[in-house]
This record gives sequence, structure tokens and C-alpha cells, in this order.
Amino acid sequence: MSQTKEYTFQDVAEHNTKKDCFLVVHDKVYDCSKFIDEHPPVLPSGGEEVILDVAGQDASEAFEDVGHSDEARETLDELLVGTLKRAPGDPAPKAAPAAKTANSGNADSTGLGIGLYGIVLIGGVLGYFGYQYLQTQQKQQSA
Ligand code: HEM
Repeated sequence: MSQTKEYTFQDVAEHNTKKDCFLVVHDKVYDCSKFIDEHPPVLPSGGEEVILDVAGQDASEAFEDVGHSDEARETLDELLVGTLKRAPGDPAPKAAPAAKTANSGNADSTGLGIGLYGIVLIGGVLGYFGYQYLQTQQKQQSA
């Protein structure tokens, strides 16, 4: 089978059974039909279940989340049948939420920035009144 064949998302989605199982990882299309029985058991659902869960879909996130070994990636290479030709309206790559997480991380750090600014401001105000208080005390003592 040619490894440069292009599949649309609809093409891939048709291969969603145990005997005929395609999945997409990082815009590459893999035929897992032969491998599905060989996947190591995953509790509680089982090895083939995890693959069937993402059959005919973009499995990039599921695959990466597990932290598969280099050996697993080599196995994946052997199953390559082509590349994904994305079209407008296709489901977004599953890896996209990672970018969102990065953004919310930025938002968090902005929040922390404002928080720190507040602390510095309160520190300044307290320092000012503390200084005033000491001045008054000193004046009272010298009077
Ligand atoms: C064709 C795609 C896949 C291949 C070639 C593959 C291959 C492997 C291999 C070789 C292992 C053994 C550990 C390692 O070497 O990293 C493994 C473990 C595992 N895989 Fe996959 N995998 C695939 C897809 C998936 C998907 C889509 C999931 C979904 C979550 C998944 C979940 C897991 C889990 C949870 C383990 C750990 C099992 C354990 O040791 O407890 N895999 N996989």
C-alpha cells in the first residue's frame, strides 16, 4: 500500500470497526486492524478497547497522553498508510486543547502579576502609615 496516499477525515471515519480500524495521529493515517489484538492490555477496559475508542478518529491526544515509548512509535510507523487531508469543518486535532491549556496558563500568570502588584501596593501603603506613626511617636517623645 502506498504510504503517501491522502485520506480525508470522512475516509478515515469509515474505518471504525475492529477488523477495519484506521486512526489519525498528528495528521498521519494508521491502519491498526492487525495491531488491535496486539495492544498491551489496559485496565479496566482492555487493550483493544482503547484503540476501538478512537477508531476512525484523531487519536493524537489519546496516544500522546499515555506517554508511549519509542518502541510504540516504531510500531505506529509500521502501520502508516497515508496522510490526512484536512478540510474545513473537520473535527479539530485532538492536540488542540493543549494550546488552550497554554493560554489559560498565560491568563493565570497575568492573574498572578496583578496579585503581586496588589501586594506591593499594600506593602507601600502600610510602609507609609508605619513611617508616619513612627514620626508621630518620635515627636511625642521629644516634646
Ligand atoms: C496504533 C496505535 C498504538 C500503538 C502502536 C500502541 C502501542 C503501545 C505499546 C507498544 C505499549 C506498551 C508500552 C509502550 O511501549 O509504550 C502501549 C501501552 C499503552 N497504550 Fe498504546 N498504542 C497505540 C494506541 C493507543 C491508544 C489510542 C491509547 C488510548 C488511550 C493507548 C493506550 C495505552 C496505554 C494506557 C498503555 C499502557 C498499558 C500499561 O502498560 O498499563 N494506546 N501501547
